[in-house]
Amino acid sequence: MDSPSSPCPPTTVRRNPPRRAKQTTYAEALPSASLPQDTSRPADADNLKVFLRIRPIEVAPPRPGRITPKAGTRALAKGAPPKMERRRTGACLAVNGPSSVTLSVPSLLDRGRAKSEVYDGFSFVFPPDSTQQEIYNIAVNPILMDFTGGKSGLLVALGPTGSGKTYTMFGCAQNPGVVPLILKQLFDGPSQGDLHERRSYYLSVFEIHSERGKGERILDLSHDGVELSFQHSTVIGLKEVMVSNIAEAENALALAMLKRSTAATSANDRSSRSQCIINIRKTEKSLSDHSVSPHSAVLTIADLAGAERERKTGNQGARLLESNFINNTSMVFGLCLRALLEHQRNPRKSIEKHFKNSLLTRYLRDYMEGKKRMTLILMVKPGEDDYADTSFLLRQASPYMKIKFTNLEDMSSLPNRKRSTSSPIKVDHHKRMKIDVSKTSSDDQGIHGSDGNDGIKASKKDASSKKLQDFGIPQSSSISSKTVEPAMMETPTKGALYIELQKMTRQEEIMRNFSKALWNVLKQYKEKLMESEKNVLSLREIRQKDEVQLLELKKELEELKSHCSCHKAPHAGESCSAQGEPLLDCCGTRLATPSHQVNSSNVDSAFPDRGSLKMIDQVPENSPGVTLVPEDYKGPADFGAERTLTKLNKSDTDYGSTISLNSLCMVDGINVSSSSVEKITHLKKNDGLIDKKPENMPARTIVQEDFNGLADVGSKGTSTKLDKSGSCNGSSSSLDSLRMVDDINVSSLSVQKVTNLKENGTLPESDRSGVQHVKSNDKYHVRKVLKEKNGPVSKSSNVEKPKRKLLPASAMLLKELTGPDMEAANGDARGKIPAGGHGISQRSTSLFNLLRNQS
Ligand SMILES: Nc1ncnc2c1ncn2[C@@H]1O[C@H](COP(=O)(O)OP(=O)(O)OP(=O)(O)O)[C@@H](O)[C@H]1O
Repeated sequence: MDSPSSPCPPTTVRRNPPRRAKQTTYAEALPSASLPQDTSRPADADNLKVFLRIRPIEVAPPRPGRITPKAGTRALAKGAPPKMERRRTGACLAVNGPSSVTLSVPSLLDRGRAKSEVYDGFSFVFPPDSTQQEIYNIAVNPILMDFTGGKSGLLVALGPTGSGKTYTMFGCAQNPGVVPLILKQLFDGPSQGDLHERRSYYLSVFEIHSERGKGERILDLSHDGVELSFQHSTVIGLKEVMVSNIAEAENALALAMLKRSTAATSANDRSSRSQCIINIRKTEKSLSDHSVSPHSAVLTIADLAGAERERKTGNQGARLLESNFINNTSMVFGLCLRALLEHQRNPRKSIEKHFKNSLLTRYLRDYMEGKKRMTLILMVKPGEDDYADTSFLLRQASPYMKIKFTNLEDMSSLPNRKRSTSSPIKVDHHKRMKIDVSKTSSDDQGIHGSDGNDGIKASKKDASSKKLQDFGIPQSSSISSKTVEPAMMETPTKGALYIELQKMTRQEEIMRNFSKALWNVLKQYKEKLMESEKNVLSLREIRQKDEVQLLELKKELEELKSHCSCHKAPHAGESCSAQGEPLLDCCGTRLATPSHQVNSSNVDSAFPDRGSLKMIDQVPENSPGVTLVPEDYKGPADFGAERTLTKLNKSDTDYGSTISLNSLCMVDGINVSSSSVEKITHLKKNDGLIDKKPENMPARTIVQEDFNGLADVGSKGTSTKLDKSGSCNGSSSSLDSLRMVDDINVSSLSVQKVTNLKENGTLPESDRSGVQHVKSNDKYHVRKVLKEKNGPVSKSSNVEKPKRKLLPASAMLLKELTGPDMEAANGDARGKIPAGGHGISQRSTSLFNLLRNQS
């Protein structure tokens, strides 16, 4: 007998058999909204609250047997659990009870073996037909009560995209969400304190998002909010809007929602692209006793962007990059919660490393560490198409409800870095000060952040914020970083410290500006110094050049001085030095050279029969006269104004003694130079000097008898030719070999030349060289004479260039003596001396006689 076959129950795979959900009726589970809040919590009251809300399935043609949300609601009212037939509804998720659901694998994926997973342990499971009010009553109201009691709390909506997070949090006009209901409760709800108490709250809304895969950014969603910065779990510069009634609060909230980043995707036509965080901070002021009750407890509501599957959403480009950011944030958030659980199981496991991976977890760090109460509302879609998302979320979140808040901070006693919950302090309203943090920065802002600039970058205020935090002064996102009322100060000591801090900051600013100014001044000084150094260097160079020039000039001067005869020859008429060095007149003109010496050979030729001669020519006083000195004489012989050095043979006697004519080498510097007039007395054989130098005759010239030309190198130059038989002017004409030639006759000026010329008019080589070396002012005339005799003189000759001529006194005297007659005579006597001694003036004659007498 076959028993009737009973239908085979579907295979259920329980992944968490020990946590099998307890079957409870929704009537038992649903708390009455009218019931007073039960402050006494059950044993697991300190565990993390995890609620699950199942969104209604997409609008679709109703299938047979599908339980509409309305029917479900009725079933709830009757106390029976809703029956969700997966096959008929196309849902993969069934509610087992107030805290349990069953997730079934869609038949399309696994027709053969229908598997199911039971997830229980939720604080409450809201079926698809749950209302917003029910959500508020069951999930939100407890945390709101904590908030009004001075404890901060966090409410987070988690779930895949399109699961109804935003809907749950904000709702719509017909079905306002959790936040509007909270605000309504805060302003319109029954007061827990004084009837005269006026309520005011600060509302701030911001979002964390990422554009095109770039870094996370924080944007203030208030009226004129801008991008914010983040530091030390604190959003810097977040503006709080004080709302005193429900209308203001709703307006501010609506404005924020309008600014929030949303975009249409294939999963949601109004998909949130950012993590939205709303902070409500309570500040109650009692008007009765002018005391301020600073409640810095903050209720934080986070509407996270839902995780997205690329294959499902089909996002591309910017949307895809946003998806990455959203998924990453959701993943980090879940990791932190699991890490917290692990940490609670094994305290050695660190939870630190997970927070830093996203701004959201960094901002919610206190909650992530279990220091503050937190409530999670998981949103899921029950459709078969959403199986993967739902399964993933349930698996991830199933352990969350085991998290315990064992180390909760007593918010009323502990100073909080971000939210101050200190005991009330009395503050005089009339003395209430606005402590403007912006004084430490650059911008100003109104007390409630409603006016002024709020674009303050954290970089400008990091230091101040850090200092404030160090002092325990709140700088959290819930407190405007621009203005803080003293009422917010936890203790008067902190207020004083804050004022002190302000002073220090101001002084620091002043010192910084001063140092900047000083730096600029020093910079300018340095530039000027550099310039001055350059000038000094250039001046030094100029000075060195000047010194070099000065040295050159000195050298030149010394050279000139050394060439100046004034120093060498005290007497203007001195003609030759002992060493044969040329003597110069005061203008540097060489007066005589050894070349002017009469060669002994010439003398020999002139005096073939001379024998020994007597020095008959005593140098008279004041006479330029003839000087006879021994041949080996080497030192200068100063014989007065116009002394002459003459070389004598060794055998010759000293000056004034009889000397041999052979060795006589008579050179009168004065004669051969330009200055003096020298006369050479006519000597006869063995008779010595036969012609005595007349008185006042400055000089004499020895010429050969056959002298037929004169190298007169006077200034005007006169060449005179003496005939063999020609007589010398004023002298005996019967001389055989020598004649006395008076310079005065043959030269127009004082310079007289002794030149040995041969009869044929050519100059012997020796003599010619002597002529060439004649240092004369009248080189021109020497050349001319030579030219007449021998043709043109080559330029390469050793004739020195003429130097400046300064006539010595003797020459001047002679000039004076000769006078214009002589000049005229010289001018005419270019060629030969006319016979009969033309041009000899009476004065010269008398002078000649005078010299002769002296001799
Ligand atoms: N409980 C509900 N009752 C009726 N409609 C709902 C419910 N939950 C969600 N919806 C609708 O579903 C759509 C998507 O909802 P919502 O935008 O809130 O999803 P979400 O989770 O915020 O998505 P995302 O993460 O992409 O922002 C909306 O049109 C919303 O009206």
